Amino acid sequence: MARIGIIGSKGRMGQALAQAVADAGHEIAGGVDRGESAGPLASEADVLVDFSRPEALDANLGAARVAGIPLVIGTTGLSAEHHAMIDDAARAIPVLQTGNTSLGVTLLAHLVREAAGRLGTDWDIEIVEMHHRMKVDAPSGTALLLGEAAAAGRGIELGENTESGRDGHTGARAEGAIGFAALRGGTVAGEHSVIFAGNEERITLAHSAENRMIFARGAVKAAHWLIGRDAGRYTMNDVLGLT
Ligand SMILES: NC(=O)C1=CN([C@@H]2O[C@H](COP(=O)(O)OP(=O)(O)OC[C@H]3O[C@@H](n4cnc5c(N)ncnc54)[C@H](OP(=O)(O)O)[C@@H]3O)[C@@H](O)[C@H]2O)C=CC1
Ligand SMILES: O=C(O)C1=N[C@H](C(=O)O)C[C@H](O)C1
Repeated sequence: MARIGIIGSKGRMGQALAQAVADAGHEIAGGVDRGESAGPLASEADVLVDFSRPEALDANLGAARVAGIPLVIGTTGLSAEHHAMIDDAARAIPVLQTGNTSLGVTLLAHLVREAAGRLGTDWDIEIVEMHHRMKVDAPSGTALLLGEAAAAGRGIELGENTESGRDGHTGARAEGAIGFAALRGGTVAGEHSVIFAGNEERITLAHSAENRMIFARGAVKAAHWLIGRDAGRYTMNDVLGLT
């Protein structure tokens, strides 16, 4: 039994997470939201799970470091500076950051990497995602995770090979680019397709989240797994034994 502290506890994921914590027989150490410090919560918890906003990340990492407990970061929309903060904190505590805590997406990323590695650059890669109308960041963290997997398969840097938000007279697609398109509407929990578009044929690898409990259950699994680990930066691959 683990005491799990929830950052972003009143949000959509915070509420799903509370359900998953109870379902798994763990204890909710408490929750914090906008305007509240995670410091006192960290001293009551064995592990913190963050589904909130990127601007809270620095303080959340600090709270986990002071208490000497692990942190699971599910919040998306992170910048390069946020990733540098995570790398720094991971020298002192165990930190797991992922754009998607589900088993299905973690496995999908492996399939994408494999396909991208085997198909030449005459197979264009496009990543299409759709989410509910309230989502504030684009492309989704999952789309970026899948883009990183495709880039790794091809042995290229995603940042140098991205085409995103096309509008107007964009010119032809750059060879080897990885494209992103984001749709928003309704109550969609999360739809991701990775399309490999070749000459006169296409392969589509896709994942559909039917509700948020798949993310919540994965986050609880990750939180429990992280307790007692050495300091370092971990992924869902480590939790699920997929490395
Ligand atoms: N990795 C994964 O598998 C998944 C990741 N996510 C990501 O999780 C995040 C949250 O998603 P969702 O639950 O839908 O969003 P919500 O907006 O429903 O919830 C976010 C919660 O965080 C709170 N919050 C805002 N700022 C802070 C702060 N500085 N400190 C603490 N809490 C704060 C919000 O409070 P207030 O409303 O007052 O602002 C709200 O209660 C997003 O980045 C989303 O992309 C979502 C699903 C799965
Ligand atoms: O905001 C969401 O809802 C989701 N966010 C994550 C993302 O950005 O990929 C994971 C999931 O798709 C739902």
